[in-house]
Amino acid sequence: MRGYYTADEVRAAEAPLLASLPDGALMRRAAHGLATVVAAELRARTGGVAGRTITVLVGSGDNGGDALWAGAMLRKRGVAATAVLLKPEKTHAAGLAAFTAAGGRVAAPSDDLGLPDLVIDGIVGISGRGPLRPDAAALVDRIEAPIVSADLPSGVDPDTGAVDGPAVRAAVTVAFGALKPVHALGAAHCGRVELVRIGLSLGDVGITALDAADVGAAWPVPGAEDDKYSQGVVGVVAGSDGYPGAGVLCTGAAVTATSGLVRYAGPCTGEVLAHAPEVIATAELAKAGRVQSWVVGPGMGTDDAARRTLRTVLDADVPALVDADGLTLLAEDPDLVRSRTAATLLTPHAGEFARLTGKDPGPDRVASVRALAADWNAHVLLKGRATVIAEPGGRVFVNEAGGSWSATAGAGDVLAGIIGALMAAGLTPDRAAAVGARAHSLAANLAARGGGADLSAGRGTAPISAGTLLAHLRESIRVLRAGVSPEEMPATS
Ligand SMILES: NC(=O)C1=CN([C@@H]2O[C@H](COP(=O)(O)OP(=O)(O)OC[C@H]3O[C@@H](n4cnc5c(N)ncnc54)[C@H](O)[C@@H]3O)[C@@H](O)[C@H]2O)[C@@H](O)CC1
Ligand SMILES: [K+]
Repeated sequence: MRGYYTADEVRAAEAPLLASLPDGALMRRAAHGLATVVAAELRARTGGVAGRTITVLVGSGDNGGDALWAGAMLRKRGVAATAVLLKPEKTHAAGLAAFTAAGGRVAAPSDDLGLPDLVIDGIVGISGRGPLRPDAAALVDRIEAPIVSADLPSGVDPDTGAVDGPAVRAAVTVAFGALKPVHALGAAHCGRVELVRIGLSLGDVGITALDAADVGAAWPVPGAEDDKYSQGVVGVVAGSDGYPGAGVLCTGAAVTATSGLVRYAGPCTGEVLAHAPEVIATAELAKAGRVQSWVVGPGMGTDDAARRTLRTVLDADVPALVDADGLTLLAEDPDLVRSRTAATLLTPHAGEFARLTGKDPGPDRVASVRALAADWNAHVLLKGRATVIAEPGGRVFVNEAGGSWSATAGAGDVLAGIIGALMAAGLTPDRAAAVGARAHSLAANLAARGGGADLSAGRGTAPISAGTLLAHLRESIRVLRAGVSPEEMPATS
């Protein structure tokens, strides 16, 4: 499990170390980690370190200090380094002294910067707020070389990952001491993220991500004493005459995600059974039989019959996942959820979130999801490249997909089926959502690569459909159960 610590939490963890260590020691630890990553990156990209050139972008805070110290360390390895000072009068004095003493050159933003092999972004770190200011934005705009960001890509909000104007797009980000929310929520600007430990003792954390090993260990598989009922039965209410595919994809995902039994209630029994003959299907909800969780909503429509069906499903005292059309109906009647005693999981995308709450998730997606979960007393999964999941008490999981391949029609129906099956198996809705989201995003990445558990292989990628995502779900579960680290998975888009 990985924690993501806010700027305030990091500052609190740094305080005792700053008090007990010699002046500048913590910064030099961070800088050493940064220099090590930059050297490895230079070697990987150019075949060596000595004789290569870097430009260091230096802002007015300690982030600039980190970058200057790293520049000084790289000078000692024979790297030609130029520091561009955005605020010369406020530059970190000790860092600048070390940099120039090591033979680093100092330049102004208006100077010709040539064509360095790499650029270090030390413009702002955890105290940065808002987009890059115009002088920094103009400088970054001129850069063509790959950028390694110190701590986080400047211009991206550390705590929310929000980008509200010019910001650095890094190839690599070297996080100091702890991952911050930006590293998951602003992943597209971070590139590959490397964590350098500097000895912080970190406390409880509000935002976590599950690693492959956590997901693999949580995945329900049949035990020695199990039968098809004891593993949890999931019921799916999805699809309509106009949208039979939602029923097919949702039940198909539930069938694939766990062993045991899937029931289907709705008008698409023929289509569902043609794709998954192991499903017990009925056109009448009243005849569906007992389940341990319900999935309701994908492609079901929003007419009066759908409204009655939703009400009947939510009347049942078992955990329920509400998605898609079900959410549109709920927007008019939140009490259907608030009055439940069993747990409810809502799985909106941004547009559905706005329907439920009257406003977009906005830049602080974690706060918005927490607020909806608390207000409706429900678990909430907000879809996106970084999927954010909250339970009513405020605990948050985030799943950074490592790409955007699952932005395809029907992928949400598959996600709902996976998570519903995990809920039937007894996982709490937020944990089922986090576990399911990880398997879903990995299946999408595998599908884009055409399969193959060797995720590091330099294979090409191709667009996928929800059907191919579903076809790779079993392989994804296998990879996760083998404990393969998702960090080994290269970004796929
Ligand atoms: N405190 C410590 O001992 C350590 C701090 N470390 C580094 O220090 C960083 C935090 O340093 P600071 O708190 O000094 O602040 P930062 O370096 O994050 O930046 C703050 C400065 O940037 C300016 N600024 C804010 N937003 C801006 C924007 N959008 N565009 C341009 N300038 C902007 C502010 O006016 C302020 O002067 C961490 O991210 C990390 O890189 C590391 O060296 C580890 C140890
Ligand atoms: K930075």
